[in-house]
Amino acid sequence: MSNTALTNGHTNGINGTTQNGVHDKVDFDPRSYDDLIMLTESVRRQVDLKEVPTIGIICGSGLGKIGDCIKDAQILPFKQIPGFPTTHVIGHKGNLIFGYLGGKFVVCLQGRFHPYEHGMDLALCATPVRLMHQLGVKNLIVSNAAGGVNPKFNYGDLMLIKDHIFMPGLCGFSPLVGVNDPRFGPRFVSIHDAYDRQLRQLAQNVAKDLKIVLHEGTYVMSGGPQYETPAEVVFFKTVGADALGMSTCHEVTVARQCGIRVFGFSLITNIANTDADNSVEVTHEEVLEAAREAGDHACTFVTEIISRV
Ligand SMILES: O=P(O)(O)O[C@@H]1C[C@H](O)[C@@H](CO)O1
Ligand code: HPA
Repeated sequence: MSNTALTNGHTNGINGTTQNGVHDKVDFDPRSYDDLIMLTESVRRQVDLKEVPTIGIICGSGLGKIGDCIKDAQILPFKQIPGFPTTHVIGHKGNLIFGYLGGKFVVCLQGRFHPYEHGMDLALCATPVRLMHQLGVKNLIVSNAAGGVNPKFNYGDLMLIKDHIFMPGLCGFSPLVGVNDPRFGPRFVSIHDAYDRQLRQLAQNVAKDLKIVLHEGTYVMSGGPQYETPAEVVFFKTVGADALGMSTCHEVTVARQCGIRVFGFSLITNIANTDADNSVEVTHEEVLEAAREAGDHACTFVTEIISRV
């Protein structure tokens, strides 16, 4: 079957009506388990789930190519998913894709929600992970574009995420804040083993076989959307950062709450500057350009990892 965009009308079941396959604005509560079940049912109705997708993928900025590599793809635009906001960040297409990658049936978020986008809260940003869990995902591959802080990193390198520092989460902006329905998972979650050691080892083996440069390090998520000042870069470097970004940690936190194993990697799209007297401008365009250049590379890497999971 060729790639299919699913454009049929649907009934969303969450206080909304159907109009040309696009849901009206619905009153979705990201902390309501019942709303999540209705959202999941809507997705199930719109796709032909040939198998249980046990592997989930989240594409970072400009890394949508990974989604384009999926075979027999069924493409569900976010606007057809009741409760899903629309992503407005350039480089995030806004599709949920089902199909085959590395010989496995996968579900892929081709575009993600960032806390700095309009009307977001962290629980809403992480709702796709809860949806994936409902659909049967056991292993999640998260990717992002990030600024390199570790002096050994070069533009275009990949960094396997070994651990993270979730700045918004440390300041009380966690997806787990607020009412917690125990059906989502425990109230208090231990994030001591966020990035699965076995999956990291597997990725190292894949990188070696494919002759891909793969560093390992700590990813820091700040709230964005502004990039860091040189002093902030120095601060993050001092506390152990290897790469800086604006996403991922909220998704990983929710994944761990519901018991999903996580593998994460960053594409180094720019080198973060530490010298205010030698200022270097960072732009989203250069981030996207770096991601575009690395698209095939990232796709091969992810495909090979999936085939060995
Ligand atoms: O979705 P990711 O984390 O890959 O996006 C990065 C962080 C910002 O959203 C944007 C900045 O260029 O790219
Ligand atoms: N900082 C934060 N987020 C980013 C960067 C950066 O330098 N590059 C890509 N996303």
